[in-house]
Amino acid sequence: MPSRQQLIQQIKQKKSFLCVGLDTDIEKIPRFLLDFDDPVFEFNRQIINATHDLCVSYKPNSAFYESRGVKGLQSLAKTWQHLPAETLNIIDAKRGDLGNTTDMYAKAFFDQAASGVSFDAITLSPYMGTDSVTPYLKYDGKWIIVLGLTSNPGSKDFQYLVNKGGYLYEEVVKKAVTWAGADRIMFVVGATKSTEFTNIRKYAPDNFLLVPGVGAQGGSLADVCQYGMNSDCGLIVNASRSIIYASNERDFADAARAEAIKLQQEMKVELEKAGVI
Ligand SMILES: O=C(O)c1cc(=O)[nH]c(=O)n1[C@@H]1O[C@H](COP(=O)(O)O)[C@@H](O)[C@H]1O
Repeated sequence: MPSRQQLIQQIKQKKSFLCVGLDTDIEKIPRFLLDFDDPVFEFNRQIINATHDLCVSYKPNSAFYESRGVKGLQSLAKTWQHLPAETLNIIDAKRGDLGNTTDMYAKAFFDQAASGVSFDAITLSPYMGTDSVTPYLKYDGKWIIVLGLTSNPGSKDFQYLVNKGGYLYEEVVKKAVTWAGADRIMFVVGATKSTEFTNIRKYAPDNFLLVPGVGAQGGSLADVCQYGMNSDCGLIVNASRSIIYASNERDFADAARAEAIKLQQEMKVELEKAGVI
């Protein structure tokens, strides 16, 4: 489980701040994998083996596993076991519920003895407030990643409501930074919102931002870096479909690696430009 310093160290060493999203859909993976006992795990295993030197994080999206019931949870547990120790291994669960229920979600994703998995970080919806978030912080060293400003069109419905002269998403970030230090809390900010990064940085100058939305959703890496990067990098940029489904044939892992290299090369240039490396 990387600490903030270890994460920064890894970014400098790999010259990358890439997170590979494991949004593994059994309908989309190459057909030949269906001959394996656990096709989803086999797909993830090959993707991880092909990309781990190019990325600093992996993010399985829980929905893709939960949707397959017990089998899906088994694939998720096996995938977790195969993830490298040095990468920040995020479960994208977008949970948010009140205290005692949150204790159960925390066990489900952070407590290996209870559930068989122990991710390093979890994505959370802040809508239910402080007591829906803080129980996760009882787990030493684990990270929480709070939805700040999301990448989807529906983000306009609530996140841009004006409240006390600022947007609701700004209030979320202002409040959430009081829950923990920049060594325990990150924010999700969609790559499709690049100019808003300046705003977020006013309230969260040091926090890492998890940025989905490059690749399939059309966000620009250069814009994200221009407005969101800080002196430690401060960004983890996720790409899921554009990497993992780069090919639907037997060469899928090589094709994923080629896409990851393209992003890593762009990231290296941005890190050099900002003086991080
Ligand atoms: O929390 C997230 O990761 C997330 C937040 C957000 O605002 N937008 C967003 O796309 N995501 C997730 O990031 C991933 C993006 O996948 P691709 O669009 O295929 O790269 C999916 O797992 C989404 O659920």
